[in-house]
Amino acid sequence: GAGSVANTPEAGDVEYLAPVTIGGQTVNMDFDSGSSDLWVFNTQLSLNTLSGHMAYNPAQSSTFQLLPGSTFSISYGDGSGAAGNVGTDTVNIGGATVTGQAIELATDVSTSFVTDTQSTGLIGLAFSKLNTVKPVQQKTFFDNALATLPEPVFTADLRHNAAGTYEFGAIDSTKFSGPLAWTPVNTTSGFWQFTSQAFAVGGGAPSTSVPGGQAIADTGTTLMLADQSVVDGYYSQVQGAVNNATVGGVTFPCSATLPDLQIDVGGTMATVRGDDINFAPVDQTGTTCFGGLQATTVQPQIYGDIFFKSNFVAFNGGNNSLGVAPH
Ligand SMILES: Cc1cc(CN)n(C)n1
Repeated sequence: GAGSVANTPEAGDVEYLAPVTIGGQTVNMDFDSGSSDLWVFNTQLSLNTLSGHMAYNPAQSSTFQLLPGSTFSISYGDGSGAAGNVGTDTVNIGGATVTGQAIELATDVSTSFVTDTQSTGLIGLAFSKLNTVKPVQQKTFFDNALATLPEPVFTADLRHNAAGTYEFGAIDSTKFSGPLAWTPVNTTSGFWQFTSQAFAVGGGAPSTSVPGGQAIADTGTTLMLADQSVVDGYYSQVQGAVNNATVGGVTFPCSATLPDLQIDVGGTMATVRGDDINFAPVDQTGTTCFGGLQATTVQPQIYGDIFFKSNFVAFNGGNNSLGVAPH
């Protein structure tokens, strides 16, 4: 059946956590449509590493089975990473249930995961071809659930500083306004990748020549990382915006009025509210603010939580498409 869970933004909307029940143990996890491993903090880790965290204890689960000889090792775009061994167990997310789901048990995690005590790990929702388990690659929760879901979809409803929803198997049309605009997804990269080759600022004339012109929908990335041409075009309309090497990106006066950004999603222009592009102050006085839109020099562009806060997104694993609508 379908499953629905509330998600909660961590401070500053840095990431969004939601409850996942693994072998009867409920832990909060970071749902990541930009990767394909389900890994958890667990009782193999040292007490120092586990300090402050929830942890999955396979010994307490009557349905856990080790996958002898299986290992995983994953690294993310922000330089963080985890590695360990693998078993299977029953996973229930708000009622959507999968038996025999690969549960990757970290024996090593990078510092940013240790300090992020509210997160017990990640649940990858990109395509299974990116899964890192060896010698036999494993499937994502969504892949395993597809055949049993009422509809082959999951949806992301992420909000600024407020609870939202992750839903599996149904599209709740009360969560967005107007029709969903559907775009085909190119699954070759293993990401939810689509064409994005135009943008406009504050309702101005669109530019239609974004180099590379590809983007991925990534709930596990905090910001929106776009081509330099988009970043330059947008912040040219923001008084006092500067590229601030010290903090590692574009900043502007927190008092600035930020225009909306219109961005192409497979031929339909989606709007990212200007307010959502004011990500966070960089100083104690709240004078200088860090932009939620920043540049990436690599393709594809990465549309993270900044994009999702203005747009409800449906991920259709039945026909490999994305549905987007304002919320
Ligand atoms: C832990 C983590 C996940 C992601 C996005 N896929 N990043 C950039 N970092």
